[in-house]
Amino acid sequence: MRLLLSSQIARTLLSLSSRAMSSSSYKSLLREKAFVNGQWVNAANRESFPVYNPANGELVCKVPDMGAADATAAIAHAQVAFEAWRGKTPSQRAALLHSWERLIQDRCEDLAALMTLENGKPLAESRGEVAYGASFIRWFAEEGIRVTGQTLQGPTPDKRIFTLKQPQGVCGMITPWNFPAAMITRKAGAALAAGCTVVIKPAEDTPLTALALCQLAADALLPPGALNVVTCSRSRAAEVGRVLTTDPAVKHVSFTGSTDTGKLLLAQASSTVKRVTMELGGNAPFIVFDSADVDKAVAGLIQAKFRNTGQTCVCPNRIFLQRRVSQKFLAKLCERVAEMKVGDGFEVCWLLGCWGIASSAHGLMRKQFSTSNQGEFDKGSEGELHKRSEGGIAQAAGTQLGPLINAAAESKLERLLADAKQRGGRVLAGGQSVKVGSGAGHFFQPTVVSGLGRDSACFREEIFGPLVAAFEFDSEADVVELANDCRVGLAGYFYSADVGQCWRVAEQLNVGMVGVNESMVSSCIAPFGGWNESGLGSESGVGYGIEEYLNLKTVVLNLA
Ligand SMILES: NC(=O)c1ccc[n+]([C@@H]2O[C@H](COP(=O)([O-])OP(=O)(O)OC[C@H]3O[C@@H](n4cnc5c(N)ncnc54)[C@H](O)[C@@H]3O)[C@@H](O)[C@H]2O)c1
Ligand SMILES: O=CCCC(=O)O
Repeated sequence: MRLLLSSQIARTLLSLSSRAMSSSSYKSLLREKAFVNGQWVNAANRESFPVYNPANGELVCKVPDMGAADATAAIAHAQVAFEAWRGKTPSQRAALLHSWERLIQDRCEDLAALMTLENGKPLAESRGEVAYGASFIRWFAEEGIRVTGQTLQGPTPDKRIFTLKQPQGVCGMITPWNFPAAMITRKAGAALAAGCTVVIKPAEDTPLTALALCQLAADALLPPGALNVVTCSRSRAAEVGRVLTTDPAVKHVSFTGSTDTGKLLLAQASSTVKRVTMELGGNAPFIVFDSADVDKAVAGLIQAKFRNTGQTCVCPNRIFLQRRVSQKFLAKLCERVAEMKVGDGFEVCWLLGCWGIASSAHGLMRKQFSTSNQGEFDKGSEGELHKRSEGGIAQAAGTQLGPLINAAAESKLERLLADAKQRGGRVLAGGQSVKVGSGAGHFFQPTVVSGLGRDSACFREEIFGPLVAAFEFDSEADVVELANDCRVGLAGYFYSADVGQCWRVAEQLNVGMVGVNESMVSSCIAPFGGWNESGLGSESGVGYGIEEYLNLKTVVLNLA
């Protein structure tokens, strides 16, 4: 009887907490207009397009479906704003960026709810992304203050050479739906700190987080025109993208998204020889050597593979298991996978829900959240933000896997799975789509397939979903060759207890980022970028991220 009662109470609390989170907390930051020159504006054509909740297919709201004329106008405003913004001292810019970052952190709960609403990721992951996104603004505010040049003796005694670094101008940015906040702040934080102004076209699936960030930038008193967001539907993306990549006033195009789109934008940007930053698709190898700590490797795979329901560019894609450890690894992995909960991202466990309701009602949530790691890290330090941004899977006590972004993503998973089975792959866990609520969302079980070979589609393609594709190997040389048999090269991971092997393999993988006995390679501190068809340039890191938005100028001074 007592058990029945407490489970009923738990269910009521769960539904109350879910509803409380999903129905109201985001509304104060929901904006249904685009943001240009500090104003909330409609499209010149007065058209709009719908934004849906991927968990249930319900309409959230409509936002302006802008076209070429709107993009051109936004660039013109950003150009005017650039003259004033570049004239501020780095410290003045940093002060404004710090205010923006603080407001983002203060409104973490509202931003996270909005993000879960339009992207579907579990609330714990959305909170993590807000912290992660804020960390870039803070980081670049500080980077901007420390931009330095060189002083050199010239080739003759009467000459001195100096290098200056100056902001490039207006930057056009096109961003994806999978990290609706962080993919914007990693770019815009760097550009603004460098003295550039920006025009952003966010992904059509997730414009609301971008617009909420604009409201907070306005609240932080960033000057009008410094940060502009032009929203448009998928059918107008090419039109707006063409303006951002060809208008002569735009000096830099920064893109995060698929390799195919990146190639197209690169070609367009070449017409006016713009600077480019390209963060494109990946196909990360995740290697487990016989000497590895298997529990650690399984935990690492769970964290990296299922982040954002497997829809992350640095997600492990091809899992290479050395033959002796393979069965043990797969057995432990399947045990963990069987426990994972697929559902609406707003579903939190009743205890967390209770805490959420109580603490938000008393205005305590922010305090609780920001002091949770005290003693270990200072509030807002990179360490603390990183810890929070790692949240997600590990901290999610309710839903761990949200919906896929759309029907096309589900069809792709089904195609990859059918191909794997047809080539002799064995499905060890999952393998089905899941009906959640009304059934209008696209949910998929976490799935493990083993026994795959180089001929499988999972080897060649970026899976971008919760499907673990496992391959076996014999030797270090074999697996390095397999891992490098790929045209992209974003991230790679391996687990080994052999120090010599750690050095050798880290050096031999043809990727931009390597995790050695570690599955989280991203932070504002580490340079982020890919090799080969995974992209050009780096974001974040010491010097690298901000340098993308600075022009180098050489000054030769004759003393005679
Ligand atoms: N390397 C990274 O940092 C990184 C980060 C996140 C995602 N990604 C990659 O992004 C892909 C998933 O995102 P996606 O499916 O949304 O990618 P996508 O290339 O389809 O879309 C990304 C953005 O480009 C826009 N776009 C699409 N076609 C366009 C065109 N012709 N002109 C201008 N803009 C256009 C979209 O509207 C969206 O804003 C994956 O391949 C993933 O690996 C890479
Ligand atoms: O999806 C790509 C970005 C993820 C990250 O920054 O770690």
